[in-house]
Amino acid sequence: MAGLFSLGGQDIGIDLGTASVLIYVRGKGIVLREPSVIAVVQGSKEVKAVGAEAYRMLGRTPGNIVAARPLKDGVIADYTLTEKMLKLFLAKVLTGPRFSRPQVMVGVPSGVTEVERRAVVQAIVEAGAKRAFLIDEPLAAAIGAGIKIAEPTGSMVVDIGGGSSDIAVISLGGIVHSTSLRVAGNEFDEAIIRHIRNKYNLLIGERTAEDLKIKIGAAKLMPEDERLVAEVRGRDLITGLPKTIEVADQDIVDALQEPLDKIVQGVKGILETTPPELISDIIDRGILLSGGGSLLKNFDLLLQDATGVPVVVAENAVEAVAVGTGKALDMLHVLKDALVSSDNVLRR
Ligand SMILES: Nc1ncnc2c1ncn2[C@@H]1O[C@H](COP(=O)(O)OP(=O)(O)OP(=O)(O)O)[C@@H](O)[C@H]1O
Repeated sequence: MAGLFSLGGQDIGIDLGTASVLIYVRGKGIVLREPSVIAVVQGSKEVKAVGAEAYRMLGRTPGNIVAARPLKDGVIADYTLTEKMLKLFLAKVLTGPRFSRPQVMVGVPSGVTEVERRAVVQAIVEAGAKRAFLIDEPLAAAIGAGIKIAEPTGSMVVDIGGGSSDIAVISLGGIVHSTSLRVAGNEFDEAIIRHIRNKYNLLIGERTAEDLKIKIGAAKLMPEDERLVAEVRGRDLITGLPKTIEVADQDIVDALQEPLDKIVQGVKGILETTPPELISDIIDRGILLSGGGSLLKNFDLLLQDATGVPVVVAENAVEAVAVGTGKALDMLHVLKDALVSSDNVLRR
């Protein structure tokens, strides 16, 4: 905790994600981007590594050390480990003498419960913040992508992270209508593992599946797309021995059909129940995609075809939530009804 409260009380925004944590400091931009992984000694919970170093240990630790993701589906699965991880990340960005504690704005999926929200606020305050605020991820993504959220004009944001996909219609500084699906990048990886197992009798790991998704994956294939293949290594489920096979982009498209359809149905469901005036604005402005999962090739085209509404991927898709959390600290007056604050949550 030493050196935690510095930078002249500089306020910070955090995208506390299932896959990664991004920290934004006003005037400096994104200062930290690390996988949300922590490695601890079993039993004592003594921290061995955090972030990128702990990520390299996933699936490779000796018996007495566990490398774990303390967040699952965008919410806290292990409170103690989340708090330890946050403290270490905050200590990395806030160095120097201890004199003024920061205000911290954290982006959370719009579907998290009261109890989960309280747990995040508590963890941030325990980690050294003077005040903690929570903002729904799609609202933060919209601010981070440069949408003027305070106007009486409707915007639709679909934020696809690792653990959750948040779909929201925003107007006048708040969320008019939203849903949060626990189907996103991680579920895409699991669908790839299942598909390769069923089709090729080959068991592959999560990191291999993620690699395939990023290198040769797509939501659909267009005639102009170059056809891609990749070599993958895994365990042959029949012989039990290591095996290398070649997988094609079409395999990944097939594998992703089911989880992608769930997201498309989620977007359609929100559009079907959005008031007509706002629908008209959304058609004018297009649906904004953000989050690492939205970088899946041709996902924008798939969603556009399915809804008939133009779709744009935010230029800063991966950073939009983190940037938005930082900027939201300058917009407390506009956002007051949309935020959860530690002043309220911890008093109860
Ligand atoms: N080029 C890419 N193509 C497809 N998927 C990608 C690409 N780059 C990153 N991803 C996926 O994006 C996901 C992580 O996105 P992001 O960092 O926005 O999530 P997060 O904020 O940590 O998660 P959440 O908001 O659900 O808590 C991972 O599943 C990762 O595999």
